[in-house]
Amino acid sequence: MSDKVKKLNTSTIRRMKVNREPIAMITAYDYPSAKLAQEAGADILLVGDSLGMVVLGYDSTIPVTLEDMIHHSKAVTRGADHCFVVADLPFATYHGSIDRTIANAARLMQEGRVHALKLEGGAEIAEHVEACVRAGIPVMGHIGLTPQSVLQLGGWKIQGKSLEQAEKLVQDAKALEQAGAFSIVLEMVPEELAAHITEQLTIPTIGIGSGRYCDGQVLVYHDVLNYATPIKPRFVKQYADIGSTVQTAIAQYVSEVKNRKFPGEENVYHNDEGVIDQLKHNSSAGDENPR
Ligand SMILES: Nc1nc(=O)c2c([nH]1)NC[C@@H]1CN(c3ccc(C(=O)N[C@@H](CCC(=O)O)C(=O)O)cc3)CN21
Ligand SMILES: CC(C)C(=O)C(=O)O
Ligand SMILES: [Mg+2]
Repeated sequence: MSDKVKKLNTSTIRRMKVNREPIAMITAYDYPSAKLAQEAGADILLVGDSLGMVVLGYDSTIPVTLEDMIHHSKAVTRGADHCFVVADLPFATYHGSIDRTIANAARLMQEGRVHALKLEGGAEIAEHVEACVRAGIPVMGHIGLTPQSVLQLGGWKIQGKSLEQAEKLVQDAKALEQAGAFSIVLEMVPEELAAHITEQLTIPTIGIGSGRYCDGQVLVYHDVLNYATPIKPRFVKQYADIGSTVQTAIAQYVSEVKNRKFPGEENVYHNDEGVIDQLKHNSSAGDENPR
């Protein structure tokens, strides 16, 4: 199925905005999630640092390391050979020298084998975005609610409600476009402001909790499936209830083990007739002739 679909690149992703074709992005964190999301027709897979929360059990994305991102990116790119894969550069890995940013970015690209990186922040990180782009690394921007700054933002709150904040977000979006980003995630931005930013840019916006008028949408895999996710923001739509499916199935397995219903005849392997009789005979013969 997927060999008919041409693999996207930064040019074809930009063209989707021009053609008004919505971009469907979803996170993936491992081989099965990547494989299923690719086969389901997702345009872009994001190895999000949200993996810290939905896979590793941290209470924010801040503890996630570059090694964590590399480890999961490797699994995703093995599972999805055909999707365009973007990975988050994690907390504080692109805020020192330009050299350090490029060294960290290069590791995630080369070891994780992803096709682009996502960096949180606006004008203040534009020179780091520009340096990555100069090095041949496609960059996706991310503004609005930037979870790596949750301790400064004072919580996971909507961003850009006031005129002052809205003006700053427009300037940040333009700075990222100017720096060479090929698209920008808008997270938790009011729908009206997200629509305005989308109109102001030539690169596509991909929204999460930012309303209907972005050029694309992104959601967290575990949120879409209701798969043991610790939080349920209002912007999430659950398209399945995998968590309860998984729990019910495992409870049935446990119960069948306890009741000796599993394994059944269909799950077991047998010796050929006579083998075990011979084995018993031989071992009892051994007992009669101790050394
Ligand atoms: N499972 C999961 N889904 C996500 O979308 C997600 C993560 N984890 N981890 C990283 C960030 C953090 N995000 C979050 C986390 C919480 C809210 C939240 O609690 N929102 C509330 C209050 C909004 C408000 O009133 O300001 C909501 O109901 O939307 C939003 C985004 C989005 N990202
Ligand atoms: C929610 C998306 C945009 C993200 O950054 C993540 O999953 O880490
Ligand atoms: Mg992220």
